[in-house]
Amino acid sequence: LKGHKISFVSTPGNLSKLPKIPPNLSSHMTLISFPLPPVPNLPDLAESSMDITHNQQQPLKHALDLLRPLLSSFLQSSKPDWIIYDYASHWFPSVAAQLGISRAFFAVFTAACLSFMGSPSILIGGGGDDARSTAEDFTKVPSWVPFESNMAYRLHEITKYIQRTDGDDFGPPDTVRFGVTIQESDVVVVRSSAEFEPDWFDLLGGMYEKPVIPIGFLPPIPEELDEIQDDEKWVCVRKWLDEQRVNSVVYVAMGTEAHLSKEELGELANGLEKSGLPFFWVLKNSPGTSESELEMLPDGFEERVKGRGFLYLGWAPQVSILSHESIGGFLTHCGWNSVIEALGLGRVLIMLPILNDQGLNARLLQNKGVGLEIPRNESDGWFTSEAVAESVRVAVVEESGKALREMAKAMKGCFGDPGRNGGWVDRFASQLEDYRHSE
Ligand SMILES: O=c1ccn([C@@H]2O[C@H](COP(=O)(O)OP(=O)(O)O[C@H]3O[C@H](CO)[C@@H](O)[C@H](O)[C@H]3O)[C@@H](O)[C@H]2O)c(=O)[nH]1
Repeated sequence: LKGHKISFVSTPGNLSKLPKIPPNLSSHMTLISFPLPPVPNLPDLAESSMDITHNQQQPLKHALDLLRPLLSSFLQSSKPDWIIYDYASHWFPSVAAQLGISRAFFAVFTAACLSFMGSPSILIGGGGDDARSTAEDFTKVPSWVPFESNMAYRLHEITKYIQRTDGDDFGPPDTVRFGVTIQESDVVVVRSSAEFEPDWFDLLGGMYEKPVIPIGFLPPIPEELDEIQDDEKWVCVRKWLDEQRVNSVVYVAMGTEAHLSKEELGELANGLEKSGLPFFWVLKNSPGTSESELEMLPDGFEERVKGRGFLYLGWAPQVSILSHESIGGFLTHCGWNSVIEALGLGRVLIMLPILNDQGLNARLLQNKGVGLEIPRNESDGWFTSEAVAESVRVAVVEESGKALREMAKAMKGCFGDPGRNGGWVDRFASQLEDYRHSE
């Protein structure tokens, strides 16, 4: 608590999912709700990327664009010193600039991923010889990376991403939203630390030609976990976890946006079965399909793994599960929140990146030696159940994975330490003072 007054602006459904504001902060923080206007191709009540399919993402951003007049009047009347925003509302910084308000883009991606994406001019559409248009272009390490690196997508990770979808005519593509947001901001704040990615932070500062501020990893707050201690679902999950051996369970979860096909779910299921290890698998209801992931699993699977595999459909208490001593490794899509939560607890990673930044995160983390990627076909992303079983066993139990486990454990200090991460937040707060526009 540094005495700042904060207005947190979002939509009603998203605000309702936030944890309770602790009493000592409640007088400093106000939640401001703006419902999204209806737009074609966006289901009613859809407010976040997890409520919709991959090809409804652009209509969601279009609905956000339509909030511009309301949010502009809100800024005008509240006149904050700083406004902090994500990339989707790329028009926000220029509105704020006209009102003399200082502007920070808060990037929930690694410095390595942002560096790979490129400078604002490349993102907006210039870039000359460096311009990228085909999927293959994204499988090469960019020419502006001056050091030895393998930071590039695999073909299957990028193909879906650059496909045009029906909603694309509603507004600019994400690359333009990113480029404009970065260009029009006074500073860029990155949820990572300069100790973890020193080279990438150096590169990014030069590329953006403006201050790039690491805010640390913002690890989960232990007091928030206490809120669920009596929750009925958690009591049942904890009972099962308590019965397992220490460091033996593979936690399997793919975040909120990544969806596997029925065939991929089947292969993953067979791989977990073949690994012989206990596992806890979080499955989702997929927007746009009538079948849940649980219903898509191979016939008889649930029966065959009964007792050894816990299949959980719905929103799981991920951080509490990862914190349990029975967890031996995390089979993850490499969403940055999941990675931070896992490494903050020293859990080794078994990586199956699907979309967005996930492939780049997997490259970075494999290079750091904190986990291993499940081998896949480069072009269509296919993986076999044998590859799943082998990767899981190496990461969690085999002697050959010992160094990975030790390296992941060592990351606790960097990702999870409250003092160290609090230091990054303190530096961020004082930099906001330094870079604030003078009246
Ligand atoms: O049943 C669930 C499912 C998710 N979570 C939490 O939800 C978050 C999921 O975040 P993440 O692991 O980053 O996955 P996505 O939601 O898929 O993340 C999107 O956003 C990330 C950046 O914020 C990107 O790195 C990803 O690629 C992008 O898909 C984590 O905090 C999880 O603990 C739960 O608690 N329970």
